[in-house]
Amino acid sequence: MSDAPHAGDPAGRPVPHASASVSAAAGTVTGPDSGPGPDGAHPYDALLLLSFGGPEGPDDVVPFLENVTRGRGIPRERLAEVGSHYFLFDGVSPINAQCRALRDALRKDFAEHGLELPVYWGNRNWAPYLTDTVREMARDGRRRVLTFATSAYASYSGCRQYRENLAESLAAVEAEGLTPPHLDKLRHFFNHPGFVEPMADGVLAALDSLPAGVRDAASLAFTTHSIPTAAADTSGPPGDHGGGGAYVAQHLDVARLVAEAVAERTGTEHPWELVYQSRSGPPEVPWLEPDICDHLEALHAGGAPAAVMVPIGFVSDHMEVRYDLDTEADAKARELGLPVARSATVGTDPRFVAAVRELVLERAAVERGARPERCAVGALGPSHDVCPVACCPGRTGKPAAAGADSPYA
Ligand SMILES: CC1=C(CCC(=O)O)c2cc3nc(cc4[nH]c(cc5[nH]c(cc1n2)c(C)c5CCC(=O)O)c(CCC(=O)O)c4C)C(CCC(=O)O)=C3C
Ligand SMILES: [Fe+2]
Repeated sequence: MSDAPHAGDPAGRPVPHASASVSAAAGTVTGPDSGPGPDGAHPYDALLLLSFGGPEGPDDVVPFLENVTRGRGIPRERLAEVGSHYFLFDGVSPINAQCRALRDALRKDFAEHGLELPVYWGNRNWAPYLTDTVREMARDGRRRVLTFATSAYASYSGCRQYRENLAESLAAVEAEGLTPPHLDKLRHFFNHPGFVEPMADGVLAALDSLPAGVRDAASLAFTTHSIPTAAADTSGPPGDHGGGGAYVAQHLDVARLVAEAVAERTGTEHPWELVYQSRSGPPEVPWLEPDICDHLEALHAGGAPAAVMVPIGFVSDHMEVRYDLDTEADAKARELGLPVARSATVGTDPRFVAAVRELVLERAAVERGARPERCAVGALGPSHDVCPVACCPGRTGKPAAAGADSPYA
Protein backbone atom coordinates (compact mmCIF):
# COMPACT_ATOMS: atom_id res chain seq x y z
CA MET A 1 0.00 0.00 0.00
CA SER A 2 2.51 2.59 -1.05
CA ASP A 3 0.57 5.84 -1.43
CA ALA A 4 -2.41 5.07 0.76
CA PRO A 5 -1.91 5.97 4.40
CA HIS A 6 -1.54 2.86 6.49
CA ALA A 7 -3.34 2.33 9.76
CA GLY A 8 -1.55 -0.90 10.55
CA ASP A 9 -3.11 -3.82 12.31
CA PRO A 10 -5.44 -3.03 15.22
CA ALA A 11 -4.19 -6.18 16.96
CA GLY A 12 -0.77 -4.54 17.12
CA ARG A 13 1.00 -7.12 15.05
CA PRO A 14 3.63 -5.87 12.64
CA VAL A 15 2.24 -5.29 9.19
CA PRO A 16 4.01 -7.58 6.74
CA HIS A 17 5.15 -6.06 3.51
CA ALA A 18 2.87 -6.89 0.60
CA SER A 19 5.06 -8.64 -1.86
CA ALA A 20 4.79 -10.98 -4.77
CA SER A 21 7.74 -12.87 -3.34
CA VAL A 22 5.96 -13.88 -0.14
CA SER A 23 6.58 -17.57 -0.03
CA ALA A 24 3.57 -19.70 -0.66
CA ALA A 25 5.72 -22.63 0.30
CA ALA A 26 6.51 -21.40 3.78
CA GLY A 27 2.84 -21.17 4.56
CA THR A 28 3.24 -17.59 5.66
CA VAL A 29 0.29 -15.32 5.54
CA THR A 30 -0.12 -13.27 2.45
CA GLY A 31 0.04 -9.54 1.85
CA PRO A 32 -0.71 -6.73 4.26
CA ASP A 33 -3.02 -7.69 7.09
CA SER A 34 -3.93 -4.09 6.90
CA GLY A 35 -6.54 -1.92 8.40
CA PRO A 36 -8.39 0.33 6.03
CA GLY A 37 -6.61 3.61 6.68
CA PRO A 38 -8.49 6.88 7.14
CA ASP A 39 -10.13 6.67 3.71
CA GLY A 40 -11.69 3.27 4.43
CA ALA A 41 -13.05 1.79 1.22
CA HIS A 42 -13.93 5.24 -0.14
CA PRO A 43 -15.29 5.77 -2.84
CA TYR A 44 -17.15 2.50 -2.32
CA ASP A 45 -20.13 2.30 -0.01
CA ALA A 46 -20.82 -1.45 -0.25
CA LEU A 47 -19.41 -4.79 -1.35
CA LEU A 48 -21.54 -7.11 -3.49
CA LEU A 49 -20.79 -10.82 -3.15
CA LEU A 50 -21.90 -12.25 -6.50
CA SER A 51 -22.23 -15.99 -6.99
CA PHE A 52 -23.80 -18.73 -9.07
CA GLY A 53 -26.66 -19.77 -6.77
CA GLY A 54 -28.04 -23.25 -6.28
CA PRO A 55 -31.24 -25.06 -5.33
CA GLU A 56 -32.14 -25.47 -1.67
CA GLY A 57 -34.75 -28.22 -1.94
CA PRO A 58 -36.19 -30.77 -4.39
CA ASP A 59 -38.75 -28.34 -5.85
CA ASP A 60 -36.02 -25.87 -6.71
CA VAL A 61 -33.95 -28.22 -8.89
CA VAL A 62 -35.77 -28.04 -12.21
CA PRO A 63 -36.45 -24.28 -12.16
CA PHE A 64 -32.81 -23.70 -11.14
CA LEU A 65 -31.55 -25.77 -14.06
CA GLU A 66 -33.91 -23.87 -16.37
CA ASN A 67 -32.40 -20.61 -15.13
CA VAL A 68 -28.85 -21.85 -15.68
CA THR A 69 -29.37 -23.27 -19.14
CA ARG A 70 -31.83 -20.81 -20.71
CA GLY A 71 -30.61 -20.21 -24.27
CA ARG A 72 -27.38 -22.21 -23.73
CA GLY A 73 -28.17 -25.25 -25.92
CA ILE A 74 -27.56 -27.91 -23.26
CA PRO A 75 -28.87 -31.34 -24.36
CA ARG A 76 -31.95 -32.62 -22.48
CA GLU A 77 -30.10 -35.80 -21.39
CA ARG A 78 -27.36 -33.74 -19.79
CA LEU A 79 -29.95 -31.76 -17.82
CA ALA A 80 -31.66 -34.93 -16.56
CA GLU A 81 -28.24 -36.26 -15.57
CA VAL A 82 -27.27 -33.09 -13.70
CA GLY A 83 -30.70 -32.96 -12.03
CA SER A 84 -30.09 -36.47 -10.70
CA HIS A 85 -26.86 -35.28 -9.05
CA TYR A 86 -28.82 -32.67 -7.12
CA PHE A 87 -31.54 -35.18 -6.16
CA LEU A 88 -28.85 -37.44 -4.67
CA PHE A 89 -28.36 -34.61 -2.17
CA ASP A 90 -32.12 -34.10 -1.59
CA GLY A 91 -32.16 -31.23 -4.06
CA VAL A 92 -29.88 -29.11 -1.89
CA SER A 93 -26.78 -27.58 -3.43
CA PRO A 94 -24.19 -26.66 -0.82
CA ILE A 95 -23.35 -23.41 -2.62
CA ASN A 96 -25.83 -21.05 -0.96
CA ALA A 97 -24.84 -22.11 2.55
CA GLN A 98 -21.22 -21.57 1.53
CA CYS A 99 -22.00 -18.09 0.24
CA ARG A 100 -23.78 -17.24 3.49
CA ALA A 101 -20.74 -18.43 5.40
CA LEU A 102 -18.42 -16.35 3.22
CA ARG A 103 -20.66 -13.28 3.55
CA ASP A 104 -20.69 -13.67 7.33
CA ALA A 105 -16.93 -14.22 7.46
CA LEU A 106 -16.36 -11.07 5.37
CA ARG A 107 -18.61 -9.02 7.67
CA LYS A 108 -16.72 -10.28 10.70
CA ASP A 109 -13.32 -9.67 9.13
CA PHE A 110 -14.29 -6.15 8.03
CA ALA A 111 -15.62 -5.34 11.50
CA GLU A 112 -12.47 -6.70 13.15
CA HIS A 113 -10.33 -4.52 10.91
CA GLY A 114 -12.37 -1.37 11.36
CA LEU A 115 -13.63 -1.43 7.79
CA GLU A 116 -17.16 -0.10 7.65
CA LEU A 117 -18.46 -1.55 4.44
CA PRO A 118 -21.81 -3.35 4.23
CA VAL A 119 -21.76 -6.70 2.42
CA TYR A 120 -24.66 -7.65 0.15
CA TRP A 121 -25.11 -10.99 -1.62
CA GLY A 122 -26.83 -11.82 -4.90
CA ASN A 123 -26.81 -14.78 -7.29
CA ARG A 124 -26.99 -15.29 -11.02
CA ASN A 125 -29.29 -18.32 -10.98
CA TRP A 126 -31.17 -18.58 -7.70
CA ALA A 127 -32.46 -16.58 -4.75
CA PRO A 128 -31.28 -14.21 -3.48
CA TYR A 129 -31.44 -13.05 -7.09
CA LEU A 130 -29.00 -10.37 -8.20
CA THR A 131 -31.76 -8.01 -9.36
CA ASP A 132 -33.40 -8.14 -5.93
CA THR A 133 -30.07 -7.35 -4.31
CA VAL A 134 -29.35 -4.45 -6.69
CA ARG A 135 -32.84 -3.08 -5.93
CA GLU A 136 -32.15 -3.38 -2.21
CA MET A 137 -28.84 -1.54 -2.60
CA ALA A 138 -30.60 1.22 -4.57
CA ARG A 139 -33.25 1.57 -1.86
CA ASP A 140 -30.52 1.68 0.79
CA GLY A 141 -28.99 4.61 -1.08
CA ARG A 142 -25.77 2.83 -2.14
CA ARG A 143 -24.10 4.88 -4.88
CA ARG A 144 -20.92 3.00 -5.70
CA VAL A 145 -20.52 -0.72 -5.15
CA LEU A 146 -17.59 -3.07 -5.65
CA THR A 147 -18.42 -6.60 -6.81
CA PHE A 148 -16.61 -9.74 -5.71
CA ALA A 149 -17.61 -12.64 -7.96
CA THR A 150 -16.81 -16.11 -6.59
CA SER A 151 -14.98 -17.03 -9.76
CA ALA A 152 -11.22 -16.82 -9.71
CA TYR A 153 -10.25 -17.03 -13.39
CA ALA A 154 -10.97 -15.28 -16.67
CA SER A 155 -13.52 -16.80 -19.09
CA TYR A 156 -16.93 -15.93 -20.47
CA SER A 157 -18.60 -18.08 -17.77
CA GLY A 158 -16.43 -16.79 -14.94
CA CYS A 159 -16.28 -13.12 -15.88
CA ARG A 160 -18.28 -11.57 -18.71
CA GLN A 161 -21.41 -13.61 -18.02
CA TYR A 162 -21.45 -12.17 -14.49
CA ARG A 163 -20.92 -8.71 -15.99
CA GLU A 164 -23.89 -9.27 -18.31
CA ASN A 165 -25.97 -10.26 -15.28
CA LEU A 166 -24.92 -7.02 -13.57
CA ALA A 167 -26.04 -5.02 -16.63
CA GLU A 168 -29.39 -6.83 -16.76
CA SER A 169 -30.03 -6.13 -13.09
CA LEU A 170 -29.05 -2.46 -13.43
CA ALA A 171 -31.46 -2.10 -16.36
CA ALA A 172 -34.26 -3.85 -14.47
CA VAL A 173 -33.87 -1.65 -11.40
CA GLU A 174 -33.62 1.50 -13.53
CA ALA A 175 -36.82 0.50 -15.34
CA GLU A 176 -38.54 0.50 -11.95
CA GLY A 177 -37.66 4.18 -11.59
CA LEU A 178 -34.88 3.66 -9.04
CA THR A 179 -31.31 4.93 -9.33
CA PRO A 180 -29.07 1.88 -9.06
CA PRO A 181 -25.49 2.16 -7.77
CA HIS A 182 -22.53 2.32 -10.10
CA LEU A 183 -20.99 -1.16 -10.09
CA ASP A 184 -17.31 -2.08 -10.40
CA LYS A 185 -15.81 -5.58 -10.28
CA LEU A 186 -12.66 -6.75 -8.49
CA ARG A 187 -9.76 -8.13 -10.47
CA HIS A 188 -9.39 -11.89 -10.87
CA PHE A 189 -7.91 -13.34 -7.71
CA PHE A 190 -6.49 -16.66 -8.96
CA ASN A 191 -2.91 -15.64 -8.17
CA HIS A 192 -3.53 -13.89 -4.87
CA PRO A 193 -1.54 -15.70 -2.15
CA GLY A 194 -4.67 -15.76 0.01
CA PHE A 195 -6.15 -18.11 -2.58
CA VAL A 196 -3.01 -20.12 -3.44
CA GLU A 197 -1.59 -20.74 0.05
CA PRO A 198 -4.67 -22.39 1.59
CA MET A 199 -4.81 -24.69 -1.43
CA ALA A 200 -1.18 -25.72 -0.91
CA ASP A 201 -2.01 -26.51 2.73
CA GLY A 202 -4.97 -28.53 1.51
CA VAL A 203 -2.78 -30.63 -0.75
CA LEU A 204 -0.36 -31.35 2.12
CA ALA A 205 -3.27 -32.51 4.28
CA ALA A 206 -4.65 -34.65 1.46
CA LEU A 207 -1.24 -36.26 0.91
CA ASP A 208 -1.04 -37.01 4.63
CA SER A 209 -4.36 -38.82 4.41
CA LEU A 210 -3.00 -41.24 1.81
CA PRO A 211 -1.40 -44.52 2.91
CA ALA A 212 2.27 -43.89 3.74
CA GLY A 213 3.47 -46.40 1.16
CA VAL A 214 1.97 -44.54 -1.79
CA ARG A 215 2.16 -40.95 -0.56
CA ASP A 216 5.55 -39.91 -1.90
CA ALA A 217 4.85 -40.99 -5.45
CA ALA A 218 1.28 -39.71 -5.56
CA SER A 219 0.32 -37.59 -8.57
CA LEU A 220 -1.43 -34.25 -8.23
CA ALA A 221 -4.45 -33.87 -10.51
CA PHE A 222 -5.30 -30.17 -10.57
CA THR A 223 -8.86 -29.90 -11.77
CA THR A 224 -11.18 -27.16 -12.96
CA HIS A 225 -14.43 -26.69 -14.83
CA SER A 226 -14.12 -27.66 -18.48
CA ILE A 227 -15.34 -25.01 -20.92
CA PRO A 228 -15.63 -25.10 -24.73
CA THR A 229 -12.15 -24.79 -26.27
CA ALA A 230 -13.51 -21.83 -28.27
CA ALA A 231 -14.37 -20.07 -24.99
CA ALA A 232 -10.96 -20.92 -23.52
CA ASP A 233 -9.18 -19.60 -26.62
CA THR A 234 -10.92 -16.22 -26.31
CA SER A 235 -10.70 -15.94 -22.51
CA GLY A 236 -9.10 -12.87 -21.01
CA PRO A 237 -8.07 -9.66 -22.77
CA PRO A 238 -7.61 -9.85 -26.58
CA GLY A 239 -3.79 -10.03 -26.27
CA ASP A 240 -4.09 -13.24 -24.23
CA HIS A 241 -6.36 -14.99 -26.71
CA GLY A 242 -5.46 -18.26 -28.48
CA GLY A 243 -4.05 -21.59 -27.28
CA GLY A 244 -6.39 -21.95 -24.31
CA GLY A 245 -6.28 -18.21 -23.58
CA ALA A 246 -6.02 -16.67 -20.15
CA TYR A 247 -8.21 -19.44 -18.69
CA VAL A 248 -5.67 -22.22 -19.25
CA ALA A 249 -2.62 -20.02 -18.63
CA GLN A 250 -3.98 -18.83 -15.26
CA HIS A 251 -4.84 -22.35 -14.12
CA LEU A 252 -1.43 -23.67 -15.19
CA ASP A 253 0.29 -20.97 -13.17
CA VAL A 254 -1.76 -21.70 -10.05
CA ALA A 255 -1.16 -25.45 -10.44
CA ARG A 256 2.58 -24.86 -10.76
CA LEU A 257 2.63 -22.57 -7.71
CA VAL A 258 0.79 -25.10 -5.58
CA ALA A 259 2.96 -27.99 -6.83
CA GLU A 260 6.12 -25.99 -6.06
CA ALA A 261 4.87 -25.04 -2.59
CA VAL A 262 4.14 -28.70 -1.89
CA ALA A 263 7.56 -29.78 -3.19
CA GLU A 264 9.27 -27.20 -1.01
CA ARG A 265 7.47 -28.39 2.09
CA THR A 266 7.62 -32.15 1.53
CA GLY A 267 10.98 -32.34 -0.23
CA THR A 268 9.25 -34.48 -2.85
CA GLU A 269 8.37 -33.42 -6.37
CA HIS A 270 4.99 -34.88 -7.16
CA PRO A 271 4.13 -35.28 -10.83
CA TRP A 272 1.20 -33.03 -11.72
CA GLU A 273 -1.18 -32.20 -14.51
CA LEU A 274 -4.08 -29.82 -15.18
CA VAL A 275 -7.28 -31.70 -16.02
CA TYR A 276 -10.96 -30.84 -16.39
CA GLN A 277 -14.35 -31.87 -15.10
CA SER A 278 -18.08 -31.22 -15.36
CA ARG A 279 -18.17 -31.10 -19.14
CA SER A 280 -21.52 -30.12 -20.58
CA GLY A 281 -22.83 -29.18 -24.03
CA PRO A 282 -23.34 -31.31 -27.16
CA PRO A 283 -20.67 -33.98 -27.75
CA GLU A 284 -19.67 -32.57 -31.16
CA VAL A 285 -18.50 -29.31 -29.56
CA PRO A 286 -14.91 -29.61 -28.29
CA TRP A 287 -14.36 -28.80 -24.60
CA LEU A 288 -11.11 -28.73 -22.64
CA GLU A 289 -9.69 -32.21 -21.90
CA PRO A 290 -8.66 -34.58 -20.42
CA ASP A 291 -11.54 -35.28 -18.09
CA ILE A 292 -10.58 -36.11 -14.50
CA CYS A 293 -12.00 -39.65 -14.75
CA ASP A 294 -10.07 -40.41 -17.94
CA HIS A 295 -7.01 -38.93 -16.29
CA LEU A 296 -7.37 -41.25 -13.27
CA GLU A 297 -7.51 -44.18 -15.68
CA ALA A 298 -4.40 -42.96 -17.48
CA LEU A 299 -2.57 -42.48 -14.18
CA HIS A 300 -3.48 -45.97 -13.10
CA ALA A 301 -2.45 -47.45 -16.45
CA GLY A 302 0.84 -45.56 -16.21
CA GLY A 303 1.62 -47.07 -12.82
CA ALA A 304 0.87 -44.12 -10.54
CA PRO A 305 0.30 -45.53 -7.03
CA ALA A 306 -2.10 -42.79 -5.85
CA ALA A 307 -3.46 -39.34 -6.69
CA VAL A 308 -4.69 -36.17 -5.05
CA MET A 309 -7.52 -34.35 -6.81
CA VAL A 310 -6.96 -30.62 -6.32
CA PRO A 311 -10.02 -28.53 -7.29
CA ILE A 312 -8.21 -25.26 -8.04
CA GLY A 313 -11.11 -24.09 -10.24
CA PHE A 314 -13.54 -23.69 -7.35
CA VAL A 315 -13.67 -21.56 -4.22
CA SER A 316 -15.91 -23.86 -2.18
CA ASP A 317 -17.12 -27.46 -1.98
CA HIS A 318 -20.21 -26.94 -4.10
CA MET A 319 -21.91 -29.52 -6.28
CA GLU A 320 -19.14 -29.79 -8.88
CA VAL A 321 -16.82 -30.82 -6.07
CA ARG A 322 -19.18 -32.95 -3.98
CA TYR A 323 -20.68 -34.83 -6.91
CA ASP A 324 -18.24 -34.70 -9.83
CA LEU A 325 -15.16 -35.31 -7.67
CA ASP A 326 -16.24 -36.80 -4.33
CA THR A 327 -18.88 -39.05 -5.84
CA GLU A 328 -18.17 -39.77 -9.50
CA ALA A 329 -14.37 -39.50 -9.74
CA ASP A 330 -14.00 -41.17 -6.35
CA ALA A 331 -16.06 -44.13 -7.60
CA LYS A 332 -13.85 -44.32 -10.68
CA ALA A 333 -10.75 -44.44 -8.52
CA ARG A 334 -12.23 -47.18 -6.34
CA GLU A 335 -13.10 -49.19 -9.43
CA LEU A 336 -9.48 -48.85 -10.55
CA GLY A 337 -8.12 -49.62 -7.09
CA LEU A 338 -6.27 -46.29 -7.16
CA PRO A 339 -6.03 -44.60 -3.75
CA VAL A 340 -7.19 -40.98 -4.07
CA ALA A 341 -7.75 -38.04 -1.78
CA ARG A 342 -9.43 -34.75 -2.58
CA SER A 343 -7.88 -31.57 -1.24
CA ALA A 344 -9.88 -28.76 0.35
CA THR A 345 -11.20 -25.67 -1.39
CA VAL A 346 -10.48 -22.31 0.26
CA GLY A 347 -14.04 -21.78 1.53
CA THR A 348 -13.81 -19.32 4.44
CA ASP A 349 -10.12 -19.80 5.18
CA PRO A 350 -9.12 -16.60 7.03
CA ARG A 351 -6.35 -15.96 4.50
CA PHE A 352 -8.87 -16.00 1.67
CA VAL A 353 -11.28 -13.74 3.56
CA ALA A 354 -8.39 -11.35 4.27
CA ALA A 355 -7.47 -11.46 0.59
CA VAL A 356 -10.91 -10.13 -0.33
CA ARG A 357 -10.46 -7.27 2.13
CA GLU A 358 -7.01 -6.52 0.70
CA LEU A 359 -8.38 -6.53 -2.83
CA VAL A 360 -11.19 -4.17 -1.80
CA LEU A 361 -8.74 -1.74 -0.16
CA GLU A 362 -6.38 -2.00 -3.12
CA ARG A 363 -9.08 -1.17 -5.64
CA ALA A 364 -10.50 1.61 -3.50
CA ALA A 365 -7.02 3.15 -3.36
CA VAL A 366 -6.72 2.86 -7.16
CA GLU A 367 -10.06 4.62 -7.57
CA ARG A 368 -8.81 7.42 -5.29
CA GLY A 369 -5.87 7.88 -7.64
CA ALA A 370 -3.26 6.13 -5.48
CA ARG A 371 -0.95 3.37 -6.67
CA PRO A 372 -1.24 0.64 -4.04
CA GLU A 373 0.92 -2.46 -3.99
CA ARG A 374 -0.89 -5.19 -5.92
CA CYS A 375 -0.31 -8.55 -4.29
CA ALA A 376 0.11 -11.48 -6.68
CA VAL A 377 2.26 -14.60 -6.87
CA GLY A 378 3.47 -16.49 -9.94
CA ALA A 379 4.45 -15.50 -13.43
CA LEU A 380 1.41 -13.60 -14.66
CA GLY A 381 1.20 -10.61 -12.34
CA PRO A 382 -1.95 -8.96 -11.02
CA SER A 383 -4.90 -9.09 -13.37
CA HIS A 384 -6.52 -5.95 -14.81
CA ASP A 385 -8.98 -3.95 -12.68
CA VAL A 386 -11.27 -3.15 -15.57
CA CYS A 387 -11.95 -5.74 -18.28
CA PRO A 388 -10.92 -4.21 -21.62
CA VAL A 389 -13.13 -4.20 -24.69
CA ALA A 390 -13.46 -7.74 -26.14
CA CYS A 391 -12.32 -9.37 -22.87
CA CYS A 392 -13.85 -12.86 -22.56
CA PRO A 393 -16.36 -12.23 -25.39
CA GLY A 394 -19.74 -13.95 -25.44
CA ARG A 395 -21.76 -15.16 -28.38
CA THR A 396 -24.56 -12.66 -28.10
CA GLY A 397 -22.94 -9.26 -27.66
CA LYS A 398 -25.21 -8.48 -24.72
CA PRO A 399 -24.36 -5.35 -22.75
CA ALA A 400 -22.01 -5.98 -19.83
CA ALA A 401 -21.44 -3.70 -16.81
CA ALA A 402 -18.18 -3.12 -14.94
CA GLY A 403 -15.86 -3.12 -17.94
CA ALA A 404 -14.41 -0.78 -20.55
CA ASP A 405 -17.32 -1.61 -22.85
CA SER A 406 -19.95 -0.99 -20.18
CA PRO A 407 -22.84 1.27 -21.17
CA TYR A 408 -23.01 2.19 -17.46
CA ALA A 409 -19.99 4.48 -17.37
C1 LIG B 1 -16.16 -21.87 -15.70
C2 LIG B 1 -17.34 -22.33 -14.90
C3 LIG B 1 -17.49 -22.29 -13.53
C4 LIG B 1 -16.47 -21.77 -12.52
C5 LIG B 1 -16.61 -20.31 -12.32
C6 LIG B 1 -17.80 -19.92 -11.49
O1 LIG B 1 -17.88 -20.37 -10.34
O2 LIG B 1 -18.66 -19.16 -11.98
C7 LIG B 1 -18.78 -22.80 -13.21
C8 LIG B 1 -19.31 -22.87 -11.90
C9 LIG B 1 -20.52 -23.48 -11.54
N1 LIG B 1 -21.37 -24.18 -12.33
C10 LIG B 1 -22.44 -24.60 -11.57
C11 LIG B 1 -23.56 -25.32 -12.04
C12 LIG B 1 -23.83 -25.54 -13.39
N2 LIG B 1 -23.05 -25.17 -14.47
C13 LIG B 1 -23.68 -25.56 -15.65
C14 LIG B 1 -23.21 -25.36 -16.94
C15 LIG B 1 -22.01 -24.76 -17.32
N3 LIG B 1 -21.00 -24.29 -16.48
C16 LIG B 1 -19.99 -23.74 -17.26
C17 LIG B 1 -18.81 -23.15 -16.76
C18 LIG B 1 -18.55 -22.91 -15.42
N4 LIG B 1 -19.40 -23.18 -14.37
C19 LIG B 1 -20.36 -23.88 -18.62
C20 LIG B 1 -19.53 -23.39 -19.79
C21 LIG B 1 -21.59 -24.52 -18.66
C22 LIG B 1 -22.40 -24.88 -19.88
C23 LIG B 1 -23.59 -23.99 -20.02
C24 LIG B 1 -23.18 -22.59 -20.36
O3 LIG B 1 -22.50 -22.38 -21.36
O4 LIG B 1 -23.55 -21.69 -19.56
C25 LIG B 1 -24.92 -26.19 -15.29
C26 LIG B 1 -25.95 -26.71 -16.27
C27 LIG B 1 -25.91 -28.17 -16.35
C28 LIG B 1 -24.65 -28.64 -17.04
O5 LIG B 1 -24.57 -28.42 -18.22
O6 LIG B 1 -23.76 -29.12 -16.34
C29 LIG B 1 -25.00 -26.20 -13.89
C30 LIG B 1 -26.10 -26.77 -13.04
C31 LIG B 1 -22.27 -24.14 -10.22
C32 LIG B 1 -23.24 -24.37 -9.03
C33 LIG B 1 -22.90 -25.65 -8.34
C34 LIG B 1 -23.83 -25.95 -7.20
O7 LIG B 1 -25.05 -25.95 -7.37
O8 LIG B 1 -23.32 -26.20 -6.09
C35 LIG B 1 -21.08 -23.44 -10.21
C36 LIG B 1 -20.43 -22.75 -9.04
FE1 LIG C 1 -12.98 -10.74 -18.37
